[in-house]
Amino acid sequence: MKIAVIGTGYVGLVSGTCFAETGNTVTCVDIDQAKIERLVQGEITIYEPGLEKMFLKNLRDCRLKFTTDLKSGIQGAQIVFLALPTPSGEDGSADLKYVLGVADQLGYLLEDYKVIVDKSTVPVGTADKVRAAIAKHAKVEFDVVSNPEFLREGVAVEDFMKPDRVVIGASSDRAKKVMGDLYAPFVRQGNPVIYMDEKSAELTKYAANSFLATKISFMNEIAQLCERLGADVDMVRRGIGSDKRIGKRFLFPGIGYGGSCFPKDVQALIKSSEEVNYDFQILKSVERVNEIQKTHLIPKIEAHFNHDLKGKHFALWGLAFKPNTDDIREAPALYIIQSLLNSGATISAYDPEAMNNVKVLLGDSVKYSMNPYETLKGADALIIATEWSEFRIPDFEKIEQILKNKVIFDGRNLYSRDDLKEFGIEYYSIGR
Ligand SMILES: NC(=O)c1ccc[n+]([C@@H]2O[C@H](COP(=O)([O-])OP(=O)(O)OC[C@H]3O[C@@H](n4cnc5c(N)ncnc54)[C@H](O)[C@@H]3O)[C@@H](O)[C@H]2O)c1
Ligand SMILES: O=c1ccn([C@@H]2O[C@H](COP(=O)(O)OP(=O)(O)O[C@H]3O[C@H](CO)[C@@H](O)[C@H](O)[C@H]3O)[C@@H](O)[C@H]2O)c(=O)[nH]1
Repeated sequence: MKIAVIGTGYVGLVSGTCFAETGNTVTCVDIDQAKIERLVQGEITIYEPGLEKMFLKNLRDCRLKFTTDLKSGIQGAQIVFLALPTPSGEDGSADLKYVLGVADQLGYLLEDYKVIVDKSTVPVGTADKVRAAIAKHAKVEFDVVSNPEFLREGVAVEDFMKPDRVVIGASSDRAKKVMGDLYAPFVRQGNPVIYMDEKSAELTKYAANSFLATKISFMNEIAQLCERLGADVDMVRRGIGSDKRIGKRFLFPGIGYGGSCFPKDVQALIKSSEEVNYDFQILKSVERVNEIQKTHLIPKIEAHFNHDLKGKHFALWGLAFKPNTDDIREAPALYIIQSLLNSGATISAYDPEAMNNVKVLLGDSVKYSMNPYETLKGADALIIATEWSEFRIPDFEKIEQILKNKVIFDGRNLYSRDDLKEFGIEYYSIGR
């Protein structure tokens, strides 16, 4: 099948590459000329395990193409995916200007029947708005379908190739058939395609992200309670996670959820609820708890240093919002950095993939190190903000030798207090 993907960000690039991998011819379109030039040259623009190899293979085999020209990009395509940004607007609602802007252009450009698919995360009712925007100028038949994306950064290729489910919101049988054919290779792997109406599909995406964010904030509150009552959140997590109704996953407390999705999608669902006069109380609390959690380590650090951080120097391990990605959007590490800098402290940071992105954002207000141990020189403490696997079993002897003050503040609960006691390192973590 011939398909077009508009937007070559995270979702566009991963889905375009994976659709090419399953035998389709895919043209990806983006307005960012520099990005398209890099992609055409075979330079991958995001770090995502497993993606580069698949990307290069399909580029070489001409199943994957890139252009800045929307008109030629959609030529001959049966399906046009919109993988465009839907950032938070000023009031927290999802800003649809990118999606509706492209929909408007598509109205002029369509020359034959196509299925236009919202892959972006969009509020309920957007499929109708996209349909209306295209219909204003379209001279041919078309259908609009909602097909939200559930991939996680860091495991995006696996999530895309073996999804738990594919949700398709479509009211036209013709569009359902086209989408069914596209996803047939995924169905053959035994994964369900769930058909529904467009509005339910749109809400399913927000409900999934909001539910997962709720699990995390709930566990972060249990962790707060553990610290006050002397319980161990790891034990509580294992105790409740083995109940199949609760499940083991997404119960890890930490320094709050970040990334490009949970913060904005929780906010957008609260806003959508307000628009229909519904006060989504649980979600408002989920958001409040997360705000507090992002800087939960700071009071511990302040108390340890008698509330005077001026002139203190900190080693920071981890900048990405989670491991296996270079994405720093809403990364909790950024909030920690800002708070420490505001208190007059200095920071040496290390991240295996995200340092270049942080350099662009923060310049040299932070010192960057080539490896984790280099950050420790002259540091008053080590702070851990991302659970990269290389931080999980470090050389504690080396840490003890290099750190000026033998103390670790761990926002991801990577170590056990007893292990660190052996090395004479003081240890603070979350909910333990
Ligand atoms: N990042 C994720 O893990 C993820 C997962 C599931 C769903 N989503 C949703 O998917 C959507 C896209 O997210 P993303 O992270 O891929 O976004 P992104 O910001 O990484 O990329 C969006 C791309 O769209 C391009 N673009 C903007 N306007 C354009 C236009 N008029 N024509 C062509 N290209 C244009 C930008 O240049 C950019 O390359 C969002 O709605 C997001 O919520 C994201
Ligand atoms: O037990 C957990 C699990 C996650 N997190 C944090 O939650 C955030 C989000 O993590 P994750 O969901 O793994 O990453 P994303 O790539 O943002 O993926 C989410 O957002 C995407 C965009 O909508 C969806 O497609 C995915 O299904 C959804 O998991 C990160 O800051 C994690 O550190 C925790 O604190 N504890």
